[in-house]
Amino acid sequence: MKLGIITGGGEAETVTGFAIDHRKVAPGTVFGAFEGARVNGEDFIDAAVASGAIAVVARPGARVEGAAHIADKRPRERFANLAAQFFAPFPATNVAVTGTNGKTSTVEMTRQLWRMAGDHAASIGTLGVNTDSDNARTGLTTPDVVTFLSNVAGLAREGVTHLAFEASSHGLSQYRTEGVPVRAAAFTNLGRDHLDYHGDMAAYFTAKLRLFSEVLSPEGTAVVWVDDPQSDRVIDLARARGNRLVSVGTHGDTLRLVSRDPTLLGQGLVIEAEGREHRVTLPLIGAYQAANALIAAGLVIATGGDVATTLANLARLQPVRGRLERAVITKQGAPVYIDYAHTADALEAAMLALKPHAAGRLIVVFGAGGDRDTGKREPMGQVAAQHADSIIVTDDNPRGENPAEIRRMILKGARGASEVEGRRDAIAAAIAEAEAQDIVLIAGKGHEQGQIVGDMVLPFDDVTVAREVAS
Ligand SMILES: CC(=O)N[C@H]1[C@@H](OP(=O)(O)OP(=O)(O)OC[C@H]2O[C@@H](n3ccc(=O)[nH]c3=O)[C@H](O)[C@@H]2O)O[C@H](CO)[C@@H](O)[C@@H]1O[C@H](C)C(=O)N[C@@H](C)C(=O)N[C@H](CCC(=O)O)C(=O)O
Ligand SMILES: Nc1ncnc2c1ncn2[C@@H]1O[C@H](COP(=O)(O)OP(=O)(O)OP(=O)(O)O)[C@@H](O)[C@H]1O
Ligand SMILES: N[C@H](CCC[C@H](N)C(=O)O)C(=O)O
Ligand SMILES: [Mg+2]
Repeated sequence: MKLGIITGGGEAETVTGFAIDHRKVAPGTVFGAFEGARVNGEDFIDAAVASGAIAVVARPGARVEGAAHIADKRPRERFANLAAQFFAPFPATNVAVTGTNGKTSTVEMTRQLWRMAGDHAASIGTLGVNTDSDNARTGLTTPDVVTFLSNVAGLAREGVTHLAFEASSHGLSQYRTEGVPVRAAAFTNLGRDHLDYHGDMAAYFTAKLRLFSEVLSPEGTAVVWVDDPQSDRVIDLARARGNRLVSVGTHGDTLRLVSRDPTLLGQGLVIEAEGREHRVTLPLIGAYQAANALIAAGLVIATGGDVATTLANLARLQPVRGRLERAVITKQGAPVYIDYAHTADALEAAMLALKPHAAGRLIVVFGAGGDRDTGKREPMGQVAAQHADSIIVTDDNPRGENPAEIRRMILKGARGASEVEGRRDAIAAAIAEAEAQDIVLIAGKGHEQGQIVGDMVLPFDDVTVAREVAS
């Protein structure tokens, strides 16, 4: 790729790469200098040029000396589109999922359904970059734009033709995925999260809606879970733009969930599609997992999958790591589940999934992440108090905050809860308390392999800890 093509100028220099962190600039790099939440990337322009940057994508007002200034009012978007030209080609079929809860589950299920249909598929999200044979963690749900585009291109080189990725609200507002054409985009639901970053619910929702107003290809399809109170906004947007609509849910037109009957290890679903009823046994429990599975089916159908085959394949879905994952059965006979619920809505969904399976009590252990939306803590406490029979409030990832203060904010909502400092001790207390007919839910960290305390990441895995303390 020649710089002349990028700047429209005469003298063409060869571009060797793209970077948004000045420490990753090498000779020939195009540097993206963006105003961030923590620091201003424009402060590193001189350092980037000193390291060999040949062009800087930045606001028109930014000062660039010694390199071409590619000025744009939306520098992140411009940078992503240029970088996409450099990294392309990408897989032919890309779909994106947004929503407060269910993104990871949905992209993972979409990947599985494509694979069952014989396609070479991958997913990118909270669980990292996943293919049939490989997993690589990126540390973020939607990786930074350079990591994302280079990974997507790498997948294409490996022969991946179908990619499902998570579009987090941070990712959308920072243009982390721009430049990869999106054939179908899904909306799962909207609940409270990340208001530390977005400020209020309106701004948070607007960030998510950008997936439908700008990122989804004009000829692409919107896949919408219609049972969410906010889904009409997404549908209106899709209609206004002329996108095709795949509506899914108990009032869905494309995939209508007619009934859902919990069984011991899963649930029987009746789904109406193309004018006939399809019966499937989904090997996963909980209404929320049925919702995600149907949205995934919607994405596969939206990108050319056969309806009957796709729905039949739901019966072969494998569980998603850390989402209602059964870690162990205690000596007393109580199953212990790990779930990634870290919002009030998710905690409610996880408890409602388990309740029909508990002849005895539902015991819940959870905390909340530090340096994240503080306003979700009390509602998480309230929803636990509403549905659980016994609550232990403990620590999640405290990060830079005082864990006792985080617990106090949750406990304000969780009347009658007990408090146990230290996640291992809390899990041990819950397991010790559980009797034969009870169920234990350990929520908030799911698949995570570490606990972030201050600047340190201490090894911690809820599944392993539950097994250790139960033995
Ligand atoms: C709040 C947030 O989204 N932060 C991310 C974001 O920061 P930002 O653009 O605001 O960056 P900043 O740190 O203020 O720096 C501004 C710019 O200067 C650059 N810089 C900075 C320092 C330096 O020495 N040199 C330099 O060039 C940075 O690369 C950046 O481009 O860009 C950084 C570089 O890509 C990310 O590492 C960083 O993620 C932090 C670590 C993070 O914790 N993010 C979380 C909140 C996040 O993104 N979560 C979402 C949602 C999770 C979910 O619900 O699923 C996710 O998608 O993972
Ligand atoms: N469709 C849904 N409706 C309500 N709650 C859900 C739904 N899907 C998942 N959840 C809850 O949210 C948790 C996280 O699910 P998942 O990881 O799929 O979501 P996510 O949107 O990727 O989350 P993150 O924002 O961390 O990336 C689950 O463990 C479950 O408790
Ligand atoms: N992607 C989410 C994950 C939260 C997981 C929870 N364990 C926490 O640390 O808050 C976030 O970064 O807010
Ligand atoms: Mg996720």
